[in-house]
Formats: sequence, C-alpha cells, structure tokens
Amino acid sequence: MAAQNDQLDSSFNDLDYLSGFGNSLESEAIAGALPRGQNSPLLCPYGLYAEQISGTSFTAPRKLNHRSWMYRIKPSVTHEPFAPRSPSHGKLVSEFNDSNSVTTPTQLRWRPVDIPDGPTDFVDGLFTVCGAGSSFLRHGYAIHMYTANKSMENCALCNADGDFLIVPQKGRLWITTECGKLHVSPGEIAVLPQGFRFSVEMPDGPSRGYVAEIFGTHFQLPDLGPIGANGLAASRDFLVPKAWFEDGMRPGYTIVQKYGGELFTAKQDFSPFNVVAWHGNYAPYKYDLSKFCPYNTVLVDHSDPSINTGIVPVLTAPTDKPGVALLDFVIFPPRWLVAEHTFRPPYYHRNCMSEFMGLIYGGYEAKADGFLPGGASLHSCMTPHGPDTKTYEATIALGDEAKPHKIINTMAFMFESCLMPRICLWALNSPFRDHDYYQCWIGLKSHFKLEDAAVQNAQI
Ligand SMILES: O=C(O)Cc1cc(O)ccc1O
Ligand SMILES: [Fe+2]
Repeated sequence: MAAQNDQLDSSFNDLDYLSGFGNSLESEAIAGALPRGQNSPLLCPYGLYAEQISGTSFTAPRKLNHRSWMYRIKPSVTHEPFAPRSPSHGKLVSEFNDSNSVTTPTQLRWRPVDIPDGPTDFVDGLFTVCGAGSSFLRHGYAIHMYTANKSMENCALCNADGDFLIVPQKGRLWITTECGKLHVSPGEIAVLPQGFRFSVEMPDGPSRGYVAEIFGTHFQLPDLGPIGANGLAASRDFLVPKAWFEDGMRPGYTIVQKYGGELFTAKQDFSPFNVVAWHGNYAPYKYDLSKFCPYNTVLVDHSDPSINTGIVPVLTAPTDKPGVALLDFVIFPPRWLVAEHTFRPPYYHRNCMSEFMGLIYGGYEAKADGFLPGGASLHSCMTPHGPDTKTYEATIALGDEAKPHKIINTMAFMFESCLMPRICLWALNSPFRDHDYYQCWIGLKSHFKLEDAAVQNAQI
C-alpha cells in the first residue's frame, strides 16, 4: 500500500509482490515454467526461451553479483535494428561536460515545474537537471525530473546507461517490467535497474516526479553500524514484482533504448513483457517510505544527517572509498524532535558532498516558504546553506521551552553525491527557477552582543 498519510489515496488496491532486498527470488506465472536443476536446459518448459540479464560483470564477487534468468516466449533480441529516435529527445544527459551543462556554486532552487497540457508520456516528460561523470565510463549520476500526463503506448523503455530510482511526487505510476508489474504511488519509490525494459502507465493523468540515475553501480542498503541489526529501511519491505506476461502479436511495438544519453528505437511485433517465469537477484523493486524506521538523538544536538534526524540513507550507491557515496537516497520522514537546549532544525553548513533536495508532500523543516512539493533545490559542494531567516527566528523565539514535537505530514528527500554536479542549461534558465532564493538568508541578522562579552570578561 501507499504511504499512510492524509495526502495519499489509500483506497488503491495494490498488487501482490515478492519481498526482500537483493534476495534470490523466483516467480512463475504458470506453474512449472521454471526449469529445475539448471538454468539453460536444451528445451525449457512450455517451449520458452531462456535468457540471462547480468547487472554486474560475470566475475563480480558473489556478494555483489546480480543476475537473473528469464523464461520468455521470444528472446529480447527478436527486433529490427536500432536507429536514432526521431524526433530526438534533446533533454537527457548522461555524460556531463561543457557542451551540455555548466557549473555554478550558487544556491539553486526551483518551483514545481508545470505539467504540460499536450499529451506527454514518461519518456518525453523526462529532463535532466544536473549530474556528474559519464555513463560511458560507468561512473557518475544524473538527476532528472519528469512532468507527464499519459501512459506509454505500445512502447517500452530500456535504460542501458544506469539504474533509475524513481520518486513520484504527483500521480501514481503503474510500471510493467519484464519481471512483472509494480504499482507505485507518491510516498513510494521504485528502482528500475539498468537494462530492464519497462513501460509506465499514468492512471491519474497529470504526474510529476524525480529520478536519480546512477552509472556503474547499484543501490545497496546502508550498513547499520552501531544501530545494530534492525532499523532504517528493512530488507523485507522492498517489494519485487511477480511474473506476469502477455502473449500474442503487438504490431509496431517500439523498444526505446537509452544509450549514452541518447534514445534509439527498434521495432518488434510482440510485447517485451513475455516473461512467463524468472529467478535471480537482479530485479526491479519498490519501497514504501512510510515503512522507514528513523533514528535520532534523544538528548542534545542535531547530529550529522548520517543519523540524527532519521535521514540516514534509505539506499546508497557506493564508490570504492569507504563511506563515500556516489549517490545516497536520504529521506526526512515524519518523526519526533525531542532534543533539549538544541537548535533543532538543520544546522548551517557547508558539505564536501553535493545535495539535491526534493519535496514529495508537506513542508520542510529548514524552509518556512519557497521550497514546495514538486520543487527542488541544489546546494553543491561547499556551498553554504541552512535554515531560512523565518525558520531561524521562529526557532530562537520558541527558546528552551520547546517541548517534544512531532513533525507530521512531510516527506522531503535528498540525493547526495560526492561528485560535483554540472547543471543543464534548461534547468539553470528555467522559468521555474527561483532567482530570489538567496533572499531567504539575507535577513539573518547579527545577534552578537559585545556588551555581554564585556560583562563576562569583567567578572573573570
Ligand atoms: O541541507 C539540508 O537541508 C539537508 C540537511 C539536513 C540536515 O538535518 C543536516 C544536514 C543537511 O545537509
Ligand atoms: Fe545540507
């Protein structure tokens, strides 16, 4: 089910799923469709074709190795040659350089982008905001957003560049994948790993959301360290589709392949969702953010976001350096604030990591206004940021009298990366850019009282 909060439609009946993060799973839409005792028999049950999808190199260490076997009516190779899509897309970037993006250390914020009136599906509605690195070199990330209003028709997207982590903000997504169907509501996230073909329906029409794409690695659950064996995102809350297939002719079906940030298309006359059974540990999945179990200080201080406000990553895409993320997905869920004689909102800070933030619903504790559901902000490497003037003044005015207080009806998130993002020009020049963002801090006045220091010194 979708996250339990009054912003969301809880009447929606969800599907039945498999569960467990990174588990080795199996699913048959028809009993007996999975071969037993081997992956690639000479003849598969029911005359199916066996096909492997590898999400890691064949020789990746076992604990990092991802692959699945699919038993399908026709193999996915059965299509005409790929050709550049016409019209080309033009707003997707997977290798960030000065031909397609710029740098700026300034604090950036965007209002929610309007959803187009004209028919726009998930593929056409997707645009890159910022990112770093290269899908070709298998190191980097891209942050996209989408605004769309219609289902993909007779076509499926396959992303050869990386994994998509989709964060719907408005409108449900019904995602058909080769492993089966995922119904994803705002308040939930979905991960479509590199290479899976999928098609997105938008049953609610106007839809908006965020997408983090990672190149060259996959998301993991973060280590829990001293927290212990439980807490944060639990493995069993990650839901994986059950096998689902469609048979028969689908003339003119289009496979859209995103490859090096460009789109290519190929025609075939059947649905790619023809997998009758599959097994393995490489599969799409979803997670309901309301299941997250946050941890926090129970006495003083606002510790680092790696623990204190419950904003420990839900998922992390690691680099080779211990503790340094290519991309962390971090949430700011409803939770109790109890710290004593403490400035409870996020502290003022500069971070060697770059922080892209979005808001799914409600408000965000560090910004009294201007940061809206569907909007976004970017505070790049070492760019100072923190609570706006109103938040600071309201917190100080409350003083030490602040009682335990529950932040409710909110779900903000952050994509945090060690790589410095370049920003796409259409995002920088967007009519939705809030050019007055800096004003939210300009009113911060000095509270420094030199007289107090003089009195103090006189007493010594
Ligand atoms: O900048 C932000 O709003 C995100 C953030 C929140 C927090 O509680 C501590 C650090 C941090 O970067
Ligand atoms: Fe921050």
